[in-house]
Parts: sequence; structure tokens; C-alpha cells
Amino acid sequence: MSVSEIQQAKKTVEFSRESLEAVLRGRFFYAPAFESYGGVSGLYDYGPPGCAFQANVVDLWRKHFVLEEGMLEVDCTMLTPYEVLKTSGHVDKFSDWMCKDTKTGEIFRADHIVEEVLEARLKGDREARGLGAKPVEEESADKKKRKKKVKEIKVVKLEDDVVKEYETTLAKIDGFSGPELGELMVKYNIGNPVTGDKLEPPIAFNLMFETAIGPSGQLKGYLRPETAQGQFLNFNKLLEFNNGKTPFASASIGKSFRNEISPRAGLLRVREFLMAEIEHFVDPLDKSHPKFDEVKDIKLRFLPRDVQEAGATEPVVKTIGEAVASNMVDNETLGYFIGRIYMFLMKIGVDHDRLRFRQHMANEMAHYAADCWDAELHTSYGWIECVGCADRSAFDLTVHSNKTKEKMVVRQKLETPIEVTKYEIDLVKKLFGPKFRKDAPKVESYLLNMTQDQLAVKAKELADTGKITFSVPEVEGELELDDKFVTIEERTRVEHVREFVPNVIEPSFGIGRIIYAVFEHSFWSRPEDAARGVLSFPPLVAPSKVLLVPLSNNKELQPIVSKVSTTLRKAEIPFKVDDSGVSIGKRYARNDELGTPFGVTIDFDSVQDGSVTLRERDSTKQVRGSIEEIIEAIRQIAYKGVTWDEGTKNLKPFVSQEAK
Ligand SMILES: Nc1ncnc2c1ncn2[C@@H]1O[C@H](COP(=O)(O)OP(=O)(O)OP(=O)(O)O)[C@@H](O)[C@H]1O
Repeated sequence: MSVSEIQQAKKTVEFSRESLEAVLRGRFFYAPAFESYGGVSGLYDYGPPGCAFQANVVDLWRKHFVLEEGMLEVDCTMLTPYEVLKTSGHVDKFSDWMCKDTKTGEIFRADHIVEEVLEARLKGDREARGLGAKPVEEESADKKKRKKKVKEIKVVKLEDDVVKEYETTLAKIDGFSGPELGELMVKYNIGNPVTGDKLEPPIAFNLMFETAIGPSGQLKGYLRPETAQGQFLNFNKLLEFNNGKTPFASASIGKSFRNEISPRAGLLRVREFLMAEIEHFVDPLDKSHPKFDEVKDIKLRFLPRDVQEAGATEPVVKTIGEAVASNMVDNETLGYFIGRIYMFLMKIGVDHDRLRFRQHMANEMAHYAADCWDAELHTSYGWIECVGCADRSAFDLTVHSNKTKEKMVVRQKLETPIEVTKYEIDLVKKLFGPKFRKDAPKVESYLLNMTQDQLAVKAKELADTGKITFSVPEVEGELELDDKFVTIEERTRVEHVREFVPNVIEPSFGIGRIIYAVFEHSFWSRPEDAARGVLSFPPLVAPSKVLLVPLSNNKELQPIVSKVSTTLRKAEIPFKVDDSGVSIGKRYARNDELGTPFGVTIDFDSVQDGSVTLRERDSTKQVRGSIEEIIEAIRQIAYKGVTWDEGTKNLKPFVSQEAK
């Protein structure tokens, strides 16, 4: 089978999520956690092949990003004090909108329910018009299983302008606020999709798991919802580690926790998941990237904001260079990371045709963000965000620095010193203690952290009235100080150093989502037997590389099995021996389901001449050679990116056991 024949074969049998899930569960890639206790939605355990696959993806991620860019890796705690997440905005804003069915008590995520019901009505409309099902690529976020139950799927023709309105709403579904979703539910008469009951208006539900740190219960904390905050809070140490220079990036791999409202899409939406995040710190005045040329010619499918806001879903195909030059992507560094994300996803087995980069719409994006693009992968659940890539400006370092009073800035020596005129405030601190007592530090800190605009106003007030009035958070009443306590003046100084708060470009990967998408993109059934599923993982990330198959249990074959095992072990190539009594075809089939790229078969000729057979999973092609030759071919193909044809060109073709 040639590569194109394999591609064709992969498309012959229609993809079935049920078959894939049967394989993944059957081979224990993963399983619901605490199953014997009835399970908890959104919690999963990974079994041996799932663990090995995840470890290989993470290993590749580390090589592709951390090693390639010299990133500074940190491993920060998951337990996070309240104050940190209050400052970052998570306590107030990290929520989704939920609504409750007043009768049944069932809880729905508001955007998901609007999406599900409108999609169901459009489906009914298409059926009424005799248009058949919508093409799979266009289906937006999943609800397939539920859709079966959605009563709303009535075969009813809608007015043309209603269809247009629904489609426009769906294209913008990620950008609505809670109140807007509530209005849509009233406008389109959306209730419980199964019972039709009315739902309460959406309310914000914070997704963080709350806990108390220590026995007193006094220190409130959360399980972190992302790894980013730990990286920001170590900024000064990392900057020093990097000899005070930017740009540089930190990286972190670890578990995050989100109390998702109603997790239903398997590994795609879970409550505990592995994240790999990068915080790239860059000068806000220079977001060029020295390696941009390496990615600029990569052509990608982009779904920019304006296309979505016009209610369309057709992507724009452009090179990254064109996307940055036309300002569609805000800057080179963001473009560089989009390119690197694409290259990583290709390496681990994502299907190029089922990847797009979607820009956040205006009200979907955090107010401080300069630009944000999600790498979305198409699965049987629709288009799913798997990697977020945002330019978060200086927001995070600024808020933490304001709160902690620890400066988080880069100091850059200026080649030509500059004259800077600015307001400066001087306090006569020895007078503060007697006047403000225990509040003195808060008052001093407030005054010393005033912005230039605030200082300008207060300088005038002091000059005009001889005093300033102000209030300080957590200090009662309006405060007043006269010019015995404080001086505010405009002064001109020569500065030799430029100080700036770096901006942050943040690529954020959900490893479980990516892994599940790769499972779907790699899965196919052999055309000659639809029950024979294959997971065509790239060899580099496949859980195990080799299945060692002695033709029979005959003792004579044992020494060769031991010899091949030892050689594989020495070469650090993961393998598994299958000496079960079942037919060789069955053993290969089991192996295909585990996504193991190579089979090494030991038969009676092996005893005579030391040769073994190498089988390739997808094409089922086989070649014959000495143990050393075969293992070298495996090493080249699995780890060095060599093709099968190239890696086996000096080996003899062998007639397939399966074909016999
Ligand atoms: N509940 C989850 N289960 C698995 N992975 C998740 C979950 N939430 C987020 N992720 C992963 O973490 C990445 C970064 O998180 P981010 O905060 O950008 O996601 P999000 O916008 O909240 O996702 P969504 O809108 O789908 O809830 C996502 O791209 C995704 O891969």
C-alpha cells in the first residue's frame, strides 16, 4: 500500500466515535475515574497506553518548545492563595454562565444550550427543505449525543431571515455575555431542550475549586485553574536567571482544575487536566521575532474576527507572513508562536485539514489583551479549542506588582541617555506614624504609587490650597495632608536606564484535548474488515514502538525473543512481547488498536539464520533482515523521521503473514 492508498483506505469506512471509544476503553487508554463508585463526570484515569502516549506528547512538547527556544521551565504549586487569584481577576471573573431548570433542577451552560437548540432547529429546517445533514466540517461545538434527545429537532421549515439570524448568532456564540445569552433565550424561546421547561436567566458560576489551606481554615485558597500565575510571580527570579535580559520565556507543565458546569465531551471537557503553558516576555515597543522567517511561509486556515462577526465560518487561507503584514495577526512574536504551535500539532499527528486558527471576537477577548488566536481542531464534537495563543499585554505583571508593591520591570541601559521630566512625590515619613498610626504604611504606599496623571492633579491641588485630600483602600474616611507632610514637584533628570513592564505572549495547551483530537484524527478501520480499527499514531508519539511476536510458543524461539528484547532494551526502544496463543493476525489486530507502528515476528527461520520480519502497521508491508538491521530501521523511522521506504530500502520484502 502506498501512502495515498492508505489515505484512501482511511476514508473508506466512515468514522465512528463509538468504535473509537470501544478501542480506547477496551485497550485502557483511559477510563472514567472511580467507576466502581459510579464515576464523577469530568474525571478520568489514563491507563498504560494513555500514559505512555501523554508522556511522549509532553516529551515532544518540551523538546519542541522548551529546548528549541531555551525557555526557563518552572514547576509551581497547584494550591494557590485567594489573594493571588483575586489580583489576577479569577475570583471575580473566571466564570461561565449557567441556567437552571426550575422544575427539574437540571443545570445547563447557557452558551451551550443556546447553541444546541439553534443547531437543532436549523437541522430540522434543513430536513424540511430536503437538504440533508449539514457537512461535518461545519458542525460547531459538540452535542451529538444529547442532540439525539433534543426534542427541538422538529422537521419544521423556518423563515429564510430566521435561518440567517440563527446562523449569525451561532457564528458569534463564543462572544456573548451572560445577560446577552439570557436575552437570546427569551427572544428565541429557548428552554430545557428535552422537556421544553423554562430556564432561569443565566447566572455567573465561578469555575475554581475552593479550599482552605492549613488547619485553621483562615487561609482561603483555590486549586489553580491555569499554570500561568506561578510563572508571573516568579518573573523577577527568572529575569535575574536570564541576566536581566528580555525577550525570554518561561514554561510550565502541570495539572489545572476547573469545576466545569456540565462536562459531557469525554477528555475534551474535564475537571482536572494537564496543561502546558508558555509565558513569553517581550518589550512592548518591539514585538519582532528573530526567527520569524522560519515560520512566515507556512500557510494556515485563519478565521479572523471580522469574518465571524459577519456571521460567516469560511476561513481565510494565508501565510503567517501575510497574516502579520496585513495586521490580521497583531505582531511577529504572536505569528511566530502560531507557526510553532502548528508545527508541533503536525508532529504529533493532527490532521492538517482539521486545524484552523480562530481569532477571539472583541467581547470574547479579555479587555487587556492585544490579540488572541485559538488553534481549533475538528473532531466528531465539532471545532474544539485545543491551544490558546494570546498577547496579554502587561496586564498580569502590572496587577501583581501593584498589589504586592514589588516592581516587576526590565531595566535596559540606554545607549544615549535621555532627559525625562516627571512629577515626583516626597513624604516626610516621620510625621506619618503619629498621624495615621497603624494605617501609616498603607497611606505611604498609596501616595508613592500614584500615577503621573494623579500626581499632576495633586501637585496643582497642593499648589492652590496648600493641602491634598484623598482616600486609601481599606482606610476609613477621607484623608488630608498639608505641605508639611508632602511635596509634589515636576523635576527633570537625565536617565541612563529605560524601565518597562514587559508584555506577555501566552501559548496555552490543554494536553488532554489535543490527545483526544489526535486519537480521532488517527483512527480508521480497515476497508476489508470494518471491525479492525487502527490508530495510526506517528511513531515518535506512539505509546510503544514495537510488538514482538513469536510465531508460536515453541521453546526454540525463546532465545531469539530474549535476544531481540535485550537489543531493543539497550537501544531504549519501548516494546511489548505478545506470546499469547492466539493467531498472528489477531495479535497484529490488537497491536493496530494500540497504535504500535512496528511488529517484529520471530519464526523458525529466525532460529536457522537469525533473521526476523518487520511489519509496518498502516500498510501491513513486511521486510526481512538480521536483528541488528531491523532494529536500526526501527530506530531511524521512529526517532529520526526517516520514511519506511528509505529506512527499509536495503531489506528484503517479505510476503505478509496476513495475506497468506
Ligand atoms: N475543561 C477543560 N478540559 C480539558 N481541557 C481544557 C479545559 N478547559 C481548558 N482546557 C484547555 O486549556 C487550554 C487553555 O485554556 P483556556 O482558558 O484558554 O480555555 P477556555 O477558553 O476556558 O476553553 P473553553 O472555552 O473550551 O472552556 C484550552 O485551549 C484547552 O486546551
